[in-house]
Formats: sequence, C-alpha cells, structure tokens
Amino acid sequence: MKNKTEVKLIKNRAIIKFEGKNFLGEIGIDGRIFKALTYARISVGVISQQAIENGISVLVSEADAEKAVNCLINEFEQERKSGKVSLIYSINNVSVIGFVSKDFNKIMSELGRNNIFPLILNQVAAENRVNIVVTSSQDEKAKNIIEAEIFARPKTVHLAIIGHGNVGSTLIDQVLESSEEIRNRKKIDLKIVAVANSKKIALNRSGFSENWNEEILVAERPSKVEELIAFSQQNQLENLIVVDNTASKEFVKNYPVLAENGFDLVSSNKIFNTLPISEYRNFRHILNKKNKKYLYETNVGAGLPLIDTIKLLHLSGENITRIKGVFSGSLSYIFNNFSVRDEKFSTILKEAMEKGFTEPDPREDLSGSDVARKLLILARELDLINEFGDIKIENLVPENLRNLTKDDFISRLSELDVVFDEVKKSQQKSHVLRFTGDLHGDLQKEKGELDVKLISVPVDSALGQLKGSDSIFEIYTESYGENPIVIMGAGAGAKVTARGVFGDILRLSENK
Ligand SMILES: NC(=O)C1=CN([C@@H]2O[C@H](COP(=O)(O)OP(=O)(O)OC[C@H]3O[C@@H](n4cnc5c(N)ncnc54)[C@H](O)[C@@H]3O)[C@@H](O)[C@H]2O)C=CC1
Ligand SMILES: N[C@@H](CC=O)C(=O)O
Repeated sequence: MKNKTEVKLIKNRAIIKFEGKNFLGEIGIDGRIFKALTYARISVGVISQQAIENGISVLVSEADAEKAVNCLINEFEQERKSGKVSLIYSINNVSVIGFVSKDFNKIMSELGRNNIFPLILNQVAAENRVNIVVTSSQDEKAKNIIEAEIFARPKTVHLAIIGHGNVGSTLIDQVLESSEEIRNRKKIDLKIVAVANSKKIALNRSGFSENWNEEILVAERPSKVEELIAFSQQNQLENLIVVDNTASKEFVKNYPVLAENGFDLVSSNKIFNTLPISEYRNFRHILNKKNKKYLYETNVGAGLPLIDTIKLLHLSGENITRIKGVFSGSLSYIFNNFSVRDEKFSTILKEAMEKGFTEPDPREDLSGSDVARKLLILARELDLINEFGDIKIENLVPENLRNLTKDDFISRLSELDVVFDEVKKSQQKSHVLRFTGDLHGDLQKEKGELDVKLISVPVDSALGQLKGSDSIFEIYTESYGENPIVIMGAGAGAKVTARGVFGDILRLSENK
C-alpha cells in the first residue's frame, strides 16, 4: 500500500561530521555536542551515528556550518589534542528529504539506479518515516523519484537520441506517436530531451515535440557527450537512457563514460559489441558496477527477436551447436532480386540503399563486415571469445573500389555490374545467390569458427526461397537435433529496426 503524504525537501543544509576513536556509546559525548551547539544558538536536525566509521553527523543550516564547526572544535579541544577526536568538519550544499513510505527498499534501489546514494539516512521504522540527506545537485531528482514511487505517478524516462538518420528519425516519430498511450497504459512518461547528429546536439528539458527537426536545425551546441552529461546533471534528470542510432566508431568510445554518469544504453549500432574482447568485457564490468543496462536487440536481425532468444537458450543451459543463415537484410534484398530479375546489380543495390536497408556506407554490407559483426555478436552471446580478425570474410567489393570516399564509391557503382554478371552466369542451372553467415565448430571451446561468404544454392532450397529483405537464422542446438529453431523475417529497414530499438527502451523503462 502506498502512503500518501507529502515529500518534504529542505534545502541549504550542511552536515557537521565529527570523527574520532572509541567514543561511540560513551556517555556524555552526544550531550556535549548538543549543548555546545545550543549555546551557540544553532538548531540541529537529522542525527546519525556511524558505528563502523566511529563518527557522529548532525545537520545544521548551511549559514551556521562554519560557526558549528568552530564551536565543536573549542568544546572538544582536549579530545582533539589526545587524538580521541580526529576530525570535525562540514559538508555543505546538502538537502534533506523527508517522506513516509512502506516501500523503503524500492525507493532506495530506484535512487541507487540513478546514482543517488544518501549521505545520511535516518529511519524511524515503526512509523515508516525516513529522512535522507543528499547533495543539493541531486535533491530535485531524488524528490521526483521518491514522489513517483510514493504517489504511483508515471515515472519520467529521459531519452537522448544520438543519430537521427533513417533509424533515429523513425524512432523519434514512433516515440512521439505512442508516448501518450504508454503514459496511460504503462505509467511511463517518455521524454526525448536530447537529439544529436555528428555535428550538433539539441537539448530540451521539457521534451521535444513533433517539430524536433526545427530545433536541431537551430541548435548551436557541438555534438559532444560532455554537453549531454552536463545538461543531465544541471537539470537533475532521472531515469536516463542514451540511444545510439549511429554507425559511428567514434561515438561508441563514450559508452563507458555514459554508464559511469548514470545512463542506461540502447544501441542499434553494432560497433561496440565487436571491439576487442578486453573492451567488451571491461564495459560489462562497468555496467555491473554501476547497475546500468545495455540492450542491443537490433544488432542482429533488426527487429527480429534474435539476441534475446539466443541469450535465453544459452542461459538456460541449452547447448547451441551452430547458427547459420542469411544475416543481412540488404544483401538478402540484393541477391534475392539480382538472382531472378533481369536488372543490373547497381540498380538493385541503389534500390536497397533507397529503402534504407544498407549501412550508411553500403560497402559495410558488400564487404561482408556487417554480416561478420552480427556473427561475432552472436558468438560472444555464447561466451565465445572470438575477435573480429578470426572471421573468414568474403569481401564483395572489388579492390580498386575499397579505399575511395563513400561519395566516390557511390558515383562508380556501375563498375560492379560486370563483376556480378559474371558471378550470376557462372552458377549451375536453377541456382540463386545468397550471402551467408555461419558460426560453427566446437562451440564448447573458447573460440568458434566464423565464415561469411557468397554461395549459390538451389532455388527450391530453404535459403533459395528467401524473399524481399528477409533474413533467416537457423539455430541448431543439442535438444533440437537436426531440426533447427528458425527465425525469419524482415532483416532490415528503418521501421522494423526503430520498433526493435523502441522495444529495448520500453524493457529498460519498465525495469526502472
Ligand atoms: N537500416 C537498418 O535496417 C538497420 C540499421 N541498423 C543500424 O542502425 C544504425 C543507423 O543506421 P541508419 O539510420 O540507416 O544510418 P543513417 O546514416 O541514416 O543515420 C546515422 C545518423 O548518425 C549520425 N552520426 C554519425 N556519427 C555520429 C556521431 N559521432 N555522433 C552523433 N551522431 C552521429 C548522423 O549524423 C546520422 O544522423 C547503424 O549502426 C546501422 O547498422 C541496425 C539494424 C538495421
Ligand atoms: N545493413 C544491415 C542493416 C541491419 O543491420 C543489413 O543489411 O542487414
């Protein structure tokens, strides 16, 4: 049962800390502290004794802090000389929050998740009455969190959307469209308070509306993570989630500092999960330490529920023996169409780009790197310690086009036509081209074998029948034997991917 009383916030307090050896429980010490402060006409608030640290803390008005310290220094002059009292000092800029709640543990865990750890906690258990002392830079945020809990108010979740290209802009629109329904149904108030591209970041404490695009046009702040962190701290924003919808190798370097500063993370960007295993593990260590979460369901199979399925199977002890299939939505579209249509390769590639299936630079797909990343991400979900360099990748980009700028490459797409015409013609009759990923070998060992390659398969085979931009993942396990678990569906596209990212945001929000 929630207890509906006011949550009181008293600002401009200071903690007077009194530290020493073996004086706790000694008759008269508390009395002398009070007497000295009363004589000095200083009113005393919350009191706490720390048995382990051997200290006493009292709360006074910040204006009285210096006077309180001096008066206690005088009172305990002898004990200071003998070393019995080692330190008397003040911690300024703190606030007291008083409330009544039966769900004390829940409130403390919500505060902790938001990096708020009270400096003093004073609880009258019989009355469910609690006073906590927090730094003033976190007091409003703490009050909001406590009120949301006690009064069962919709909890506000603050979102920072990094990257507003195909996936990012679709996600923003989806969030704005559904936010009212989510507030009513789930009691979660999703607020997009930051939107960034590679150059600028737009910040809006009250949350962006449908005209977010205009706000980013006139934004002047550089797209730096420091701007976002400072903004979240200055505005005391609780329940923070940063969403990475870039393909940036640079932005992922910010993940650890974001987790350190209280952000959970959601990412459609696959780069972080394919960094060297030491960085991959170190980040997970930071997440654990800071009680933060990182979700990336769309890293493999866009909106398809693949990572979760693999995670669950693996966690439940199911022995996954092989994962293979067509992992790329764009290459699925390209080869499904190129194999059966009388059309140039470059024309079909352009279609895939226009439909938003390819990476920002389509060579990430054609080179096999994007499929290789997906394969590595799955391998690591199985606790394999493969590195990107272990993957055998067939690169479909001719060597002379590999080192061009993206724009130069795109202006020379027609050079791909001859190459792929040859490949198409060289197939057996009734065969089609498919670009596949295969994680195999002894997956009980430290490393698996990862292969990424273009193959030619009979048109009536399972892979041969793939349509549109569908991906197919065959998951072989010990219990399922020769019949794999098959997950198939749209493997790329802004709408399905943004929906998958949105799902991750909701999963995090519900646990907040
Ligand atoms: N398109 C799809 O079907 C799928 C895409 N993804 C992933 O989604 C991500 C985004 O893809 P798209 O939206 O198609 O790309 P896009 O090129 O349309 O958009 C990328 C956005 O990121 C911004 N950006 C780049 N570097 C940045 C930085 N350092 N800081 C801030 N912003 C930066 C760009 O300004 C742009 O707004 C990629 O990582 C992709 O692999 C994942 C699954 C499916
Ligand atoms: N470019 C990727 C998009 C999804 O990850 C693909 O084609 O699969």
